[in-house]
Amino acid sequence: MTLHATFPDTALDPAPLLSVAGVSRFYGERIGCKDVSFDLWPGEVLGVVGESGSGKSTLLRCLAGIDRPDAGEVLFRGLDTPLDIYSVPEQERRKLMRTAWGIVHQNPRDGLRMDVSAGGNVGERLMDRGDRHYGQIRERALDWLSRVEISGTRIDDRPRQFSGGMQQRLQIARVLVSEPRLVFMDEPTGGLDVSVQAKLLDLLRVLVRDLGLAAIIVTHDLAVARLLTDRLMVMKDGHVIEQGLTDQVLDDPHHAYTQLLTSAVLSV
Ligand SMILES: Nc1ncnc2c1ncn2[C@@H]1O[C@H](COP(=O)(O)OP(=O)(O)OP(=O)(O)O)[C@@H](O)[C@H]1O
Repeated sequence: MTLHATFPDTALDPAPLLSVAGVSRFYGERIGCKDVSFDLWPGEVLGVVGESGSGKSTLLRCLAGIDRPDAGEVLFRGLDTPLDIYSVPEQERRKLMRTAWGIVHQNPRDGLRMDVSAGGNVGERLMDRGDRHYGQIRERALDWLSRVEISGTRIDDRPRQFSGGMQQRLQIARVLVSEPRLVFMDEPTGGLDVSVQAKLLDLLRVLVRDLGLAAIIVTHDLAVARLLTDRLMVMKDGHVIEQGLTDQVLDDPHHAYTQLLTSAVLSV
């Protein structure tokens, strides 16, 4: 089986990119997430919102191949043949995570190699998918550094020489350079100053749109959800209690809990 992504015209693609059915994860007696099902279409950006402890990160970890759910199925159709990600050996799942999809962690240190140069961090993903030409790898790394607004003069610097915002942008370049079909983001702007957050959000919005990326974004920040996502899933106590188009859910929430969430924010 090849793990290289194919890139069909998303407008003509009739099948969901990811089909999630009955995913549940428990921590002993405690519910992490329970019976979550949805389809994600090519190019679609889905937000997962809810208060702290509602199960957002647990769900994301199950979907992204990091933690095996106790029940349910995650079917990825971005390859030549559909793949039930938990029925393949760990090694194949890991390869998938490094090639056809990407994960942007809240803390850039979890997604970067801190002892490797900025250029190496970006180039490594290209080597993972089989690129071998050093000159071309460096050129693409430079291109991606400039796309995330990091000067090419910093290509040999280590991430620890960068600010928090720059580290996050470097992590995004590392993830996107290999042209993933699907990206998972866990609070991508969390932990950053408000002005840095705004700049990063703008960058993410442009990249997601230009690349036609499908993405699942976990956030507790409804303004982030408003800006980046097409569709929203609201979680409470591990369950999805409401889902729909982002504007509809935020402007006309049906569930009392969603009404509470949206009314708690003055401007989203
Ligand atoms: N490793 C773990 N061991 C035991 N319980 C856990 C573990 N991780 C999460 N939980 C529990 O699972 C539930 C969902 O937690 P989760 O971290 O997924 O929520 P969240 O919505 O992502 O919260 P936050 O926004 O604070 O990150 C919570 O009750 C939490 O205490």
